[in-house]
Amino acid sequence: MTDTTRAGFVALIGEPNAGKSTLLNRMVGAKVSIVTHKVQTTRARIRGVAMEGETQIVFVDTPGLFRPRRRLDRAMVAAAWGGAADADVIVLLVEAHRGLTEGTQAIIDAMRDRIPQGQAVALAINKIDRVKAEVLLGLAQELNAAFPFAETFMISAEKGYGVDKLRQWLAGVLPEGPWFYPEDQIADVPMRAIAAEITREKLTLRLHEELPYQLTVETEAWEDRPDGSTRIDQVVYVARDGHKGIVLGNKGETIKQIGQAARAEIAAFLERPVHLFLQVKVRPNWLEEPERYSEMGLDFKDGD
Ligand SMILES: Nc1nc2c(ncn2[C@@H]2O[C@H](COP(=O)(O)OP(=O)(O)OP(=O)(O)O)[C@@H](O)[C@H]2O)c(=O)[nH]1
Repeated sequence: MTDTTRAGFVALIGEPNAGKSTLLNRMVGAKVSIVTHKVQTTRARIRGVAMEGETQIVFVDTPGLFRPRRRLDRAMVAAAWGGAADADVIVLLVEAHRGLTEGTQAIIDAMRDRIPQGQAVALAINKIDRVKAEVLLGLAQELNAAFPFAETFMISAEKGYGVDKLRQWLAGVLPEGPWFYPEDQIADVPMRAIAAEITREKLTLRLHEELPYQLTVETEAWEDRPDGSTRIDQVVYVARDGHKGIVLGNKGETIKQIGQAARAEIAAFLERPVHLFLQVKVRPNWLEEPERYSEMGLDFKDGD
């Protein structure tokens, strides 16, 4: 590698519904990295990793700040602040059509109290597709008067406007240093595969040594429904008929528990309600189809 590498943590903050998940998915690409649920950090949960040139941008979650149950009040913001203050850069998302709301003001107040000197905070005015251009200028001025943002971006996370510019800017302000993840670990893996991995993990946890190792999980169908929930259909493939009974358990009790545990984790990961449907099927030859498991991001080694 000839160029200097850079790497750092970015926290996306903002009121519920500001568009954080949409922006994250845009910046990371259509695919979210598998490290998201495998790597635990002491700072915060990793939501995704984006590469921009030689820079590795690691997006972190600040749970309380991201998903407050009700109104975003000062106390809640304060409690959640740890993760964000630890990030190298913070991006505050504000909805263009809502402007400087009480919730956003609460976040700004908390930032004034808690942000270490010198930590960069960028402002991203999102959903610009919903307002007229004249409104944006006034809003940008109002928000910049309320807090000394390092930079202001006008974006539409949904349509993709301005998102590349923001990502490039982030890459430029992150500190020089080695990457946190080796390149092969952040190979993009689709959401479907992550969901399949989660179910496979639950099978492993539940079945321990009983687990037939010739077992795989595939996500067959994925439907994001208009009501905000997601329906996911998965198939657990086993190599032999006898294994099917082990996975199903008495009266289907085992697969039911596995499904419940997997559903909860997938829902937490996607941050939306999930309906998970599991089927168990026998497919004797799947071990001889290496392209299947490489496609799923599974890494089979001796002893697995
Ligand atoms: N019109 C428009 N809608 C957007 C844009 N970005 C996001 N949205 C919509 O805004 C809603 C909320 O987006 P999310 O990405 O779920 O917001 P969030 O901040 O992650 O929400 P929480 O998880 O509740 O904190 C979704 O319906 C998005 O489709 C945008 O640029 N324009």
